[in-house]
Amino acid sequence: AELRAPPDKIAIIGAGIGGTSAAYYLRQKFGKDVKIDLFEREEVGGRLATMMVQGQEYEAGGSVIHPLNLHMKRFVKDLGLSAVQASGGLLGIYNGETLVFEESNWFIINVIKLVWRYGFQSLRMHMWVEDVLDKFMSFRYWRPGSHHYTPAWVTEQDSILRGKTKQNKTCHMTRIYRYQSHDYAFSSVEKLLHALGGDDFLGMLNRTLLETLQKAGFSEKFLNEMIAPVMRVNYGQSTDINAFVGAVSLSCSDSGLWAVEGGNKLVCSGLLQASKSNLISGSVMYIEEKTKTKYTGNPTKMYEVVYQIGTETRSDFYDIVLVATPLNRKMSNITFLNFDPPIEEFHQYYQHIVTTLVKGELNTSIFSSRPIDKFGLNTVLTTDNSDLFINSIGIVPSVREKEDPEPSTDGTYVWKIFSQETLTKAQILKLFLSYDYAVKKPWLAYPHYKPPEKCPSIILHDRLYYLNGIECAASAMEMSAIAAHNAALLAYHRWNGHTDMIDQDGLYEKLKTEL
Ligand SMILES: Cc1cc2nc3c(=O)[nH]c(=O)nc-3n(C[C@H](O)[C@H](O)[C@H](O)COP(=O)(O)OP(=O)(O)OC[C@H]3O[C@@H](n4cnc5c(N)ncnc54)[C@H](O)[C@@H]3O)c2cc1C
Ligand SMILES: CC(C)=CCC/C(C)=C/CC/C(C)=C/CSC[C@H](N)C(=O)O
Repeated sequence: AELRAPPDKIAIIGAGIGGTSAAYYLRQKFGKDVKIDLFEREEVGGRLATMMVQGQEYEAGGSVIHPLNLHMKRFVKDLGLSAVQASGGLLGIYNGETLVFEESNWFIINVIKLVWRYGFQSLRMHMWVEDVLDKFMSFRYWRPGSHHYTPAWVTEQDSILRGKTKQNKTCHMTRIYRYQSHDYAFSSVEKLLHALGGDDFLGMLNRTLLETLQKAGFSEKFLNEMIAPVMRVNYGQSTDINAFVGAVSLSCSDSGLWAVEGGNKLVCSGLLQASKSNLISGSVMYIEEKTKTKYTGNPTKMYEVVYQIGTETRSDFYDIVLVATPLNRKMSNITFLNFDPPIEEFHQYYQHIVTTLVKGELNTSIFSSRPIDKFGLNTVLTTDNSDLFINSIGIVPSVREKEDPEPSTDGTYVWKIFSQETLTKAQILKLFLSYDYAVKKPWLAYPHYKPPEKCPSIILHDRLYYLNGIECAASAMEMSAIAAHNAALLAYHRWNGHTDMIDQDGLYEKLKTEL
């Protein structure tokens, strides 16, 4: 198809993983001559950030990446960064009185403990998550060259029996990535999800995880003791979240989670540099559509982006604008002038979560009557009714450590605590026998999930795109990267009038025969 001359200037608002990966993909699509300005009012990285504890950096926001998150994997490779293992250590679940589950070092003991307490529900839960992830991120069970499908339970049993993780399977052909690598774009989050998983996926946005798993026959005990604590640590809510984000959250219990050596935010600064974008350290206040006469002499509709650097107000004109930050008053406070973007809810409520890092000796007697040297757990999750003031507590390695932290000689470790509210000194003193240092960071972390979810539009206006609507399905680094790639493709196709590359039906079948 014939291409129109590329745009002169593109603005991206927000230099988190969404904005910086959008810059990277826009550069790939529109070429080297387009000027890309990236506005950031705080730090490059956004919700990927570190905190210092006694000279070492620790992840304070987005910390773990799933092995099937291929955009993140690709960025790390292209930018010459390294991955480190992110999961490890033994997990316990505390219900306010006792540890209802304690992981053991022995795989077989864990299987016996789980089967004893919950029957085969844990295995069935893994299968359910795998099914969702396979639809989302892979061409399910299809082995190249064989035209042969393997049912989920076979591969699952197979990997359990052989001690393999599912990413060792031979049959992964990526699905969302395949659509995107063939340049297909979607004009709404719903259409994107529908293309991946049909009506099932859309249904998952409208039902709670609780309803979904109850219907699938999971017991109250399993939901309260195993599922709710995972939702609390990951999304600061319980099983009342939508079933899609529930599945994403449960995928954190897969093996092979990883992080970027030196800090996940290095991906953002790397993408910013690789995309040769211009960082403007300012806060965007208004976006207004105006008609401007370009150097060609033609009157052209453009967006004027008005921003503030310190006390100074400046502005510039752009052909295309991408908004890569949640649009609400507390998080971005951007006003649109001369047009009404189709977003009903500008006050979408984001969950308040506090990350606290404490270097100290845990008061293990809160959780267990065992002697302190026999405690052995690295992470404790809590149930909804635990009445404890924390969602979770766990030992964390610094961003430079390649393995789990070495056993400490003095009993002190760096612990990461997630809580709904800022911890008081008295609460920290209850959790720790003694501590050397504590540092905290409050977040508006991710949407407060309340199905049925209606995702905000991606197209806010003619050439104005919004990335963070995808968070209503699930908030994660990879979700922002997927939204960024999609928005870059959408902007490119709409600029060039390639309507056949947008919202195509039947891509699964079409691309299957194209291999
Ligand atoms: C505590 C916590 C733990 C998490 N853990 C994980 C995890 O383990 N794994 C995972 O995958 N995800 C995790 N997440 C979610 C993940 O971090 C986010 O989904 C992701 O980082 C969002 O990236 P983003 O670029 O879309 O938004 P953001 O990172 O929020 O970026 C938006 C940027 O826009 C800037 N901005 C806002 N308004 C303006 C304005 N008016 N002008 C200029 N700049 C503006 C902001 O300063 C910000 O830097 C976690 C999040 C939190 C908070
Ligand atoms: C997008 C898909 C399919 C998978 C991503 C799975 C993933 C890594 C989700 C992360 C969810 C999240 C918001 C976790 C927050 S807490 C993470 C961790 N437990 C910590 O201690 O920081």
